[in-house]
Amino acid sequence: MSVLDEIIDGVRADLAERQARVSLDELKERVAKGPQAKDAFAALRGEGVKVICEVKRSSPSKGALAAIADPAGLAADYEAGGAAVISVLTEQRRFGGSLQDLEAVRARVDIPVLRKDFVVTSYQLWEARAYGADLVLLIVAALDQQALVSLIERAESIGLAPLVEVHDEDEVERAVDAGARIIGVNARNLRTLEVDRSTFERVAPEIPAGIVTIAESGIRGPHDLIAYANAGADAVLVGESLVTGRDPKAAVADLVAAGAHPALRQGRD
Ligand SMILES: O=P(O)(O)OC[C@@H](O)[C@@H](O)c1c[nH]c2ccccc12
Repeated sequence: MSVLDEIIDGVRADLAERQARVSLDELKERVAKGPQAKDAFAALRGEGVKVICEVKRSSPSKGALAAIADPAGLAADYEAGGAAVISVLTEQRRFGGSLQDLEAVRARVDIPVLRKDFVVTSYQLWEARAYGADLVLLIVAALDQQALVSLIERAESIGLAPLVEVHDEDEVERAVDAGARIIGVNARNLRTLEVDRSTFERVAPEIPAGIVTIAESGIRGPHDLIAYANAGADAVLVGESLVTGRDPKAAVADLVAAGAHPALRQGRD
């Protein structure tokens, strides 16, 4: 069994417990009473390379990364540094996250928030909205095509922007066929957990113009952002280097400054 399969087994077990506690109707009621989702497309488009900053305590490959006692405080630092979107890991077993982290971050920042988890059913989309997410991650490798299509449609119908994650050219084709308008290329292979930064330059050319293209994983600093931008990234998604660094706000500001450099505009649409 691959790491991805193992993670998803755990996600399904935790999901069953939550479903037994909170009905879908309760979630829907909460969504109806809550505010409208923020415009993720607007946040990710426009001048410069956008920076998506992640709240992540641990990972399957590295184990514990950072305690993050105050996820909302970290998110506020990211926002102050110029982040376009905050990504919040809500998977518990391997990443140490929760829906409470999502809720706390949502309450603190004004920019769009992404629920980063292993979504396999529409119940999780309602949860994402109920706890304040504006975007949701959908991992192509974790879903059959029918499920991918219906989760994209359902997410959009409830105001959530789907960020569809791919690892190779075939998955780009599946994402595009399924109607994805935001595609993230993850340099970390979810089966082997290895990061290969050349994945982006190989896979990104397969993504049609007009689709927001995000480079995910392995960004250590401005140098990696510039390399991804030159290979066509509209945005980058950064976790580990920010949560393990000494000054997340300054680190984000450095990335945003690199992404705003006029030379990067050449060749991007
Ligand atoms: O910590 P990094 O290497 O900066 O990577 C962030 C992000 O790309 C990574 O956390 C991630 C990308 N796709 C995922 C899917 C599930 C869990 C985690 C992820």
